[in-house]
Amino acid sequence: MSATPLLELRGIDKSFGPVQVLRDVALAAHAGEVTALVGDNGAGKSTLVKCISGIYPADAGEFLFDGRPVTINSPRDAATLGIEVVYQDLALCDNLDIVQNMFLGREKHSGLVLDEPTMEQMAAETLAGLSVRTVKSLRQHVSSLSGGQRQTVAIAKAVLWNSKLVILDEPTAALGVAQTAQVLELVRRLADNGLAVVLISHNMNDVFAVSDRIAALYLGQMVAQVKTTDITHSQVVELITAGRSGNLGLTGEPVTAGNGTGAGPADTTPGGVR
Ligand SMILES: Nc1ncnc2c1ncn2[C@@H]1O[C@H](COP(=O)(O)OP(=O)(O)OP(=O)(O)O)[C@@H](O)[C@H]1O
Repeated sequence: MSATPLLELRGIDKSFGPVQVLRDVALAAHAGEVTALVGDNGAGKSTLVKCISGIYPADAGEFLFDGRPVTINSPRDAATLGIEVVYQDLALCDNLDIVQNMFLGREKHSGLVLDEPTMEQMAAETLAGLSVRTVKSLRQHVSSLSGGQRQTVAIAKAVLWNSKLVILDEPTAALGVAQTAQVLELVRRLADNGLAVVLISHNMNDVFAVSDRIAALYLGQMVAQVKTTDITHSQVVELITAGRSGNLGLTGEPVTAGNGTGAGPADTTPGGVR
């Protein structure tokens, strides 16, 4: 893991009218790591992801990518940087096959016609690169796939575009035990292949199974970002439900760009939060 986060946010504010949803939020996502973004319903996780992906402009704050300040004003800006989001509803088209879904809106052409062989090859290489063997034919309609296979296709679609940071919104929410395990393996593989992964999850088993760091949002404030090995299930639950964890030595003060120690603004170790 490099010391400089691939993506670093500092001081992000976002309001909708009079309602402030994000307040001075810091977050760091490192290449080769899975960062779990946790928080209760309404804590601001989706809003933060929409700011990162250019859907909502942040009202204030800084974005650094590979250590350089960047502006993300649109989904195109995010895509250009290599940021892809896989949403919970997947946005796959049932009546199209796997290749068509993976290239939807970004089809390859050969002259005036679609370059099917190239798209098929790229899709196959991407799935092979992720060691995905559960899909029988790239030409089967997505409607015939299981929930886990659909999630796999959606994730493969996100990594097809030279992405560097993949954000996964509750990828196992609708899955059974075996399929959850498969998808978590895939999430781990993304990070092992060098991507930075941000995983939104309400499922503590998933979070502890796959993440390297845990970032906890509470009422729009980042109350901790800690190594997964430095925190317990119950401490994470305390952070999610109360915004603090006495046992962890966290006082409930939010993680901001100003209060990190040594390793970086949002890279807070237990006790490192003021
Ligand atoms: N477009 C919007 N206009 C006004 N308020 C919004 C809008 N989007 C989100 N909010 C409010 O912002 C707060 C944070 O919502 P957000 O969806 O980001 O939370 P979340 O952590 O993703 O929750 P969940 O886990 O339920 O998806 C909520 O109080 C929500 O009502």
